[in-house]
Formats: sequence, C-alpha cells, structure tokens
Amino acid sequence: MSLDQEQQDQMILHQLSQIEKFSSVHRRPDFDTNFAYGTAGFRMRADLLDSVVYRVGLLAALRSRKLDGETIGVMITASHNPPEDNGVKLIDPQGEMLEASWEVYATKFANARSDEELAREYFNVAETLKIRLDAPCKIAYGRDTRASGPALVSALKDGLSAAGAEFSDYGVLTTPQLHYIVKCINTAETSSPYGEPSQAGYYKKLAAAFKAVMKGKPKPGLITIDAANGVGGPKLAELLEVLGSESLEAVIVNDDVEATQKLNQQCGADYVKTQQKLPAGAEPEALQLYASLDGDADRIVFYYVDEAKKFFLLDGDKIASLAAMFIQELLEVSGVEDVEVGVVQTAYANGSSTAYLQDVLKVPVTCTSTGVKHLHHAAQLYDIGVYFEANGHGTVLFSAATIKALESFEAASPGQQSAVDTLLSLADVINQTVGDALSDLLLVLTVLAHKSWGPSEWNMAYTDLPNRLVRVVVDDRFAFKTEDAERRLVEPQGLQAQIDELVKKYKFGRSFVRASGTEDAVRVYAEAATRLEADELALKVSELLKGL
Ligand SMILES: CC(=O)N[C@H]1[C@@H](OP(=O)(O)O)O[C@H](CO)[C@@H](O)[C@@H]1O
Ligand SMILES: [Mg+2]
Repeated sequence: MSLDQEQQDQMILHQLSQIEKFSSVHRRPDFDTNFAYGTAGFRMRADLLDSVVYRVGLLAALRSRKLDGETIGVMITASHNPPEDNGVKLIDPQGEMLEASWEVYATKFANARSDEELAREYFNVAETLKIRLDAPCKIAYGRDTRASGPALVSALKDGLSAAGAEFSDYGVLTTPQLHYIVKCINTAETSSPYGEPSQAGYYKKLAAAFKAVMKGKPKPGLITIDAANGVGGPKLAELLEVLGSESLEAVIVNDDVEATQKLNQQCGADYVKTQQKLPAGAEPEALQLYASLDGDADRIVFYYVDEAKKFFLLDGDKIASLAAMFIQELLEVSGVEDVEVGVVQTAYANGSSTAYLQDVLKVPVTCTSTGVKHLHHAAQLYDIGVYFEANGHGTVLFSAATIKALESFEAASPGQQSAVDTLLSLADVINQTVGDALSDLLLVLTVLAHKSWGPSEWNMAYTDLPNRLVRVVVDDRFAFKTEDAERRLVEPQGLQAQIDELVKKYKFGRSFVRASGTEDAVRVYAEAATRLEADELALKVSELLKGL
C-alpha cells in the first residue's frame, strides 16, 4: 500500500469515527416517526429535528464532493408552518432544489437507527456514487427567524465538521436569498457570474434592475405588505432602503420577528390564500394593493378590497397570467422571433386561469406534481418558462439562449429596443433560481406600472372559479397514490371512481385528492360553478375518506 493510500484510508476511518461520535450527541429521538424528504425537504416539530439536521449536514458534504466541490446550500426553515415546527432543505449549485435522485439518501440517513448504521450508510453512498471522501467540499447555510433555528444550526455544524466540510454561515435570511447566494458563489468564476454572493449583492441587483425596468414609468402607488411576522419583514425593509423612497414606498405590517410565536398566525400568504380573507393588521383601503409573504419569503399573494369592502385574491395563478401576458406583449413589440413562452401550473391552479392562458393568451400550459422542484424543471423546457403554484410560489425562467438572443438582437426602432431592454431588465428583477416573494413583488409592480393598472384591472383578466381546499387527517396518508400529475388516484382502489361520480354532478366541477408532502394529512381540492357547490363537492369528497 502506498503512503498516500494509507493516509487516505486513515483519513476516511477518522471521518467515519467522527460521524459516529457526533451522531451520539444527535441521536434520533424516537423510532415511531418515519422521516421522509418531502415536497420541501424535512419539515416537522422542531424538537424532532436535531438528528435529522445533523445528518443533512453529512449528506450536504457528500453532495458537494460529488459535484467537484461546488457549494451546496442548506436552509433551515419551515416556511408557512406554525412556530413550533422547523425544517431543512438542500440547495443544489445553480440555486435549484436538491436533485430528486438524492432524496432517497436523505431519507435513508434520517432513518438510520444507530450511530454505526448512519456511518455505514454514509460510507455506502460514497462507495455507490464513487465519491472520494477526502475530496474538498463547501457548504453555505442560513436560517429563518424561528426560535429553534440556532440550536438546529449547531446540529448542522456538527454534521459538517464531522464530515470534514468547509462551511460559511450566512445567518438569518430568506430562503430565496440563500438560493441566490449559492448560485452566485458557483458562477463567480464563470463567464456569466450571477451576482455578488451576499445579501447586499442581492439587494443591489434587484434594486438596479427594478430602477432600470421602471425608467420613465410612474412610481407605484402605496402598497401594504404583510410579512407573516417572519424573516421577510426585515429583509423587505432592507430592500426598500436600497431602493429608496423615490422608487417604491411600502407599509410593512406583521413584521414582529421578536415575538416568534406570532409567526404565520392569522397572517401571511398561506393564511390569506387558504382563508381567502385579509390578514390581521391590514386596514383595508378600497382599491389599494396589498400583499402577504410567507414565513421564509419565497411565496407572495396579492389582494385588494373594492368600494363595498369585498375581498379579491390575486394569487399565484393571477401572477403567472399577468407575467405571461406582459412577456408575450413585449416579445411581440420587440420583433424578436421564435421565443416560446410557456406556463407551468399544478392541479391546484384555478380552472379559469388555465382556460385564460390556453384560450385567450394562447400559451402552452404544462401541469406537474406539487412542489416547486417539479414546476422548475418543467419551466426549463421553455425559452421563457413562467411557473407558479396557486399559493404564490413561483418565478420566471429565461433560458441562456433567450438572453443571448435578446442581447444580440438588432432592433429596427426605438420601440423595439425599449421592449428588448424591458425584457432584459425584467430577467434581472426576477430571481432565476427559485420563487422569491421580494423579487415577485417587484415583478408585479413593474407590470402594473407599465400597464397603468391598479389591482382591479389586473383582476379583470378572468374570474376565478369558486374553490375549496380541505385538509383531512387519515390513518395512513402514504396509502394515497396518484397519477396524471396528481390529478387522479390509483390507490386506495375504487376511490377515484367514487370521486368521478360526485364530480359529474357539478357544473365546472373538478376535484382531486393527494397526500401532503409537508403535513401528515391528505388534501382535498374542489372547484365548481358556485361557492355553495364548490364547498359541497369538497365536503362530499372528504366524506369518502372517512373510515379509510
Ligand atoms: C396545496 C399546497 O399549497 N401545497 C403546498 C405544500 O405542499 P403539500 O405537499 O401540499 O403539503 O407546501 C409546499 C412547500 O411549501 C408547496 O410547494 C405546496 O404548494
Ligand atoms: Mg415558503
């Protein structure tokens, strides 16, 4: 055996023994919980997460080693979940969600039953994927404002140290900020660096792009933003500071991050979307624009009240439609040809939005499974892919070839040039890595300013079909298996046929059932021609689940 080989073996043995040693301080709390890397990583009550986060640190190190030392992100957040929950998810080098094939390793690590089993799994994954355990690896991590965050960060650091990783702590930030930073780090040495890998760099990039795209347009009217008492509040305040009051003025409500038990309570994007009403703390002024962020500021929904104080929600479907319409118009004016704009939605998209996109805007629409990772990948197949979940999580992806085509386009008139410039600035306003509430806020304000629209004009594109989303607790949510982008159940057997029978009775009726990936429950969605019918259909489908 060569000396090098011997040293390498020693180092690997040391690493494995460190992993076992630290694992004994971060033991799995109980064996009843079956951990699963779901729609948005691991997410559950924070007191169950210590061992999971430690183990995610190990996996992050392997992932970075597998990708030649590119930086991997780890975000500690539970987004819209209640204050006592927390979660953890991995970010791939280009700021994307963790590659799906690695989720099984995350799940395996989390469920290892002993320190030895964990070290063995770690070694096995390295062997299977031909990962050199002495190769360098780099991790960037951050957390939201939850009280449980700092303790989980320590567990993560132990995991990273045990695996011999180099790591940087980015402190408290929004999920999209960390996605942005990860992409910036990994593109720093390339011909197209994404930006400065810091929060300051993030604000600078967004602010400069917003100012460019708004040039010559009137400053947006006052907007009130509910920050869910989460990390989005202070971060939005920082962004506003960089933008300056001459560019944008906003009132932030529900921005008390010190009172951590107030997070997402009676406020935030999820509350407004599911309850279809104003959050606490928002004083409704007729026809003014309001918005709500979620707990980690990767989602946003808008809303307003009319003169009669009636509430109107402008959700992810409305944002996608607004963005697709604007981009299509700009492309048409610019004269740039052969750029395909497509929209990606999930089964939760309102049927009216899909009809508007396909029949009025005539853009292709793809339907994918729930979870941004699915939408993101489908959107990458278009030249400009607009993707939004109905709950307000989404973004717009411009392919590299499209950006190149726009940059090199020779405009025949100032009008054409202006449309091209607007499209290019828009691509910078929009966070290209992941759905981002702050960046989406600027996107919406841009379109409204260019169209001289208020919220009610925006809302006129189409009328939502009344809909209802119900959460049903069942004995075993894993018994619910779906096909056709989650729109149909395969198991439990016979259930889909019963749903179909019910749906047939309702005008514009549509309903589907799927297991949640973030909560221990199944979700029932129903829409129909009237509010009463949508509620009734949701109730009847929910009743089918009783006794299962
Ligand atoms: C109906 C719904 O809103 N589902 C949400 C929710 O997923 P579930 O798998 O439905 O629990 O949380 C996800 C992560 O935030 C989000 O991507 C998704 O849209
Ligand atoms: Mg979120």
